Amino acid sequence: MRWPAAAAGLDAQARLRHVVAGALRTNRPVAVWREPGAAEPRLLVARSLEAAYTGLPPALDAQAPAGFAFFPFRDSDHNPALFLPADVLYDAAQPETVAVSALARDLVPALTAWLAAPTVEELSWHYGAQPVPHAATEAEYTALVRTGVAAIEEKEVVKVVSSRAARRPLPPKFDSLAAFAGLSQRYPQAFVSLVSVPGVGTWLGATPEILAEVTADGTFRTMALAATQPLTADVTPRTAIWRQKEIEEQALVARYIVSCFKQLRLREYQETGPRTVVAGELLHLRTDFEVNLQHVPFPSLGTDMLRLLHPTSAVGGMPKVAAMDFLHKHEGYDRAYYSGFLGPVNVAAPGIARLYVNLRCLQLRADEAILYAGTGLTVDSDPEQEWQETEMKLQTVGTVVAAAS
Ligand SMILES: C=C(O[C@H]1C=CC=C(C(=O)O)[C@@H]1O)C(=O)O
Repeated sequence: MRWPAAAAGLDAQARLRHVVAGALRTNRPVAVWREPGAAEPRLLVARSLEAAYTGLPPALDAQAPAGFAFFPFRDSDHNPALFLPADVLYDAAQPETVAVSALARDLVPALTAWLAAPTVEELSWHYGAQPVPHAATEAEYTALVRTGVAAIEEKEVVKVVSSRAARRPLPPKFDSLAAFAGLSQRYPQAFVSLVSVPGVGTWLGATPEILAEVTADGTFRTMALAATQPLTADVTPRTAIWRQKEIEEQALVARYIVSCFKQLRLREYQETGPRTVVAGELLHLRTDFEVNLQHVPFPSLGTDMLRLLHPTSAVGGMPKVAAMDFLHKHEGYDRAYYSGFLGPVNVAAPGIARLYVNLRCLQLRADEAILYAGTGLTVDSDPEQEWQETEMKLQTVGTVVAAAS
């Protein structure tokens, strides 16, 4: 449908804000995202929380429903795995129209009235029903790292990715959509997202990590991203030097992806790297994997890989089950949607899916933000350095709440 004449004075951003305001006001789930390299964000509204599909990871094929996946690190009643149907879609690159799905036709009269109504300043974001997670002190986090290193020494796990939450007060008059725009501008190569779901909460992030992508030309992509150092004036991707620990840490993630291909008996994949890449103010090591879906007899490769990959050893560890058990026992807080995955499926067009690992993110509460970061541990990990690394990672989204700290 076209925007009514009454909205003629509103630019693309103001229109996006107005649709978000309407969705929040009527207690509907919304997702706003900006894809790497794209100039403009898109917005999806689901007609209701009850209409969201829950449970199994989404199918990455052209016939599957269009929507936005929002999956936790670990499924639970508190943190449902959600697939928000694409009932109302708005693309700021095409600000003249709003698309409404056949299943949401009933919404058209109220939506038409809302689009013509005056804009409102206040947005009533959805807040999580769960208590604020425990924020580890430096002493607690370094103790967790020591426990992780001991578990590696005792061969309980080969690698484990420990993490923590940190609380930051929100600056006065904090505006989540302005923060989203700020992250989009600061990190043009990140997948920037703002997701708000009744009872579940509001999450903002700028992640560098693709979990599973299927493109219009029939290519499947994933990546092994791990190892971290700061990007400085002296250290750039060309000159970065990596220690043995970091090379091994990243190689384990790459090996894990290869083992997933092997489980599916797929041999025709292209592997590029590892190379040093920039993610905001950080450098990582990355290996890219690509499969030409037209050349392999695996029509459901994207779906199968997604189910095998999550959670990857870049956020859980290896072996997967032992690492997840370790985290459940020792991490001491609920990661919720941090290190889960999120992204659009069949929204830009049928057959196009882009799912990202939910890293460099924060959860918004009424007057504070909960930030999350983790670090891959190996036998050589130094607890103090791992704490410092989480501090650096917290900075990525920490910049949007920095005014109050
Ligand atoms: C777990 C996180 O990052 C992962 C991705 C890249 C590098 C990582 C690392 O160096 O430990 C982590 O595996 C996080 O940002 O919270």
